[in-house]
Amino acid sequence: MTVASSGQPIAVLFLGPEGTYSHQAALQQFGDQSNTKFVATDSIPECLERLENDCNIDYAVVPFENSTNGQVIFTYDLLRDRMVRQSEGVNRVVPELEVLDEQYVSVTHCLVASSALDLESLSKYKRIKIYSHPQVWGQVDKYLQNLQYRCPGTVIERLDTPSTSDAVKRTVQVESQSGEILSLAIASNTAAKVYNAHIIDQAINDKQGNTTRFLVFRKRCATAVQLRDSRTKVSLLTFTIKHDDPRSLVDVLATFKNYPVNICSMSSRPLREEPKGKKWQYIYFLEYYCESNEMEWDAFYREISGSCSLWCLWGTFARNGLYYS
Ligand SMILES: O=C(O)C(=O)C[C@]1(C(=O)O)C=C[C@@H](O)C=C1
Repeated sequence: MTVASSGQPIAVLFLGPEGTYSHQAALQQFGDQSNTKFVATDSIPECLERLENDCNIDYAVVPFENSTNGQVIFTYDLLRDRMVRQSEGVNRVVPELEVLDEQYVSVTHCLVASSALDLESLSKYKRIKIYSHPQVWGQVDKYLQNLQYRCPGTVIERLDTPSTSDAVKRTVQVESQSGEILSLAIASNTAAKVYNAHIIDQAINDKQGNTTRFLVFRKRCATAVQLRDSRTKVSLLTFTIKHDDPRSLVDVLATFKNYPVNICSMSSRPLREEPKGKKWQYIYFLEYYCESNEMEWDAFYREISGSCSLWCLWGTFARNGLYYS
């Protein structure tokens, strides 16, 4: 049994309700451990806020990126906001939360209805409301275009919900379906089962092998993270540059060239330090790994400190074997 430092069983937050892909990620990460309490939240921000503020919570599992649709911007922006908020007067921000692991969940979306329906009958409706999490639209765009093509006289609307499972919940609870308007959801078959809903089409994602990557957070503490067995240890670093120095971004990246470190991903989000900040300034997200035993980490981070305006190391964690599948 895994117990928290308080001696209590561990409590793990995920974007609920039950049946979301985040729930699957949390089960994949902690499910084989008895006495783990899985706690559903209403939103991704709530996962990190409660982890920071509720001493009864030990971990939070949040989506980070999808192989078809890219960044889960909600999570990226939560990291950005935390780095900026905790930065007062320092160059290196040590965040209150840290990443200790990653998980990969195979995401196979289904078209779900509250009752058994024939796909061919959809064209008879005047309006079809499709509910899902905003991150899903970019994973099923071609499918929905094709559906519209097959239902030329139907207005097909996309409606955002806090999660895919919540979309199914709304669809089954929605005002009684009139003859002209139909409500559907896009979610996993697990979510459909949870709400006794009907799958009317499956594997509707545009790309087979569609996968979402999740990060596992805990409160930063003195105890070292226990890394799963893996040769590759990945670090996640966020930074801002000295915006008025035209060489600044290159200077940061040059540090990586001087050490045996491989950058495996780089992306950015608007810095959005309104109202005092300028437009068109960015926070960068870098992931990198080092397989050398000769790495001089102190010197490396000293150089990073010198070239970045602000930076934050969110954690170093073992590459999950599912990354390669
Ligand atoms: O809505 C869910 O089921 C979630 O767990 C969220 C989420 C995401 O934000 O990326 C997770 C995986 C899928 O890519 C779609 C939605």
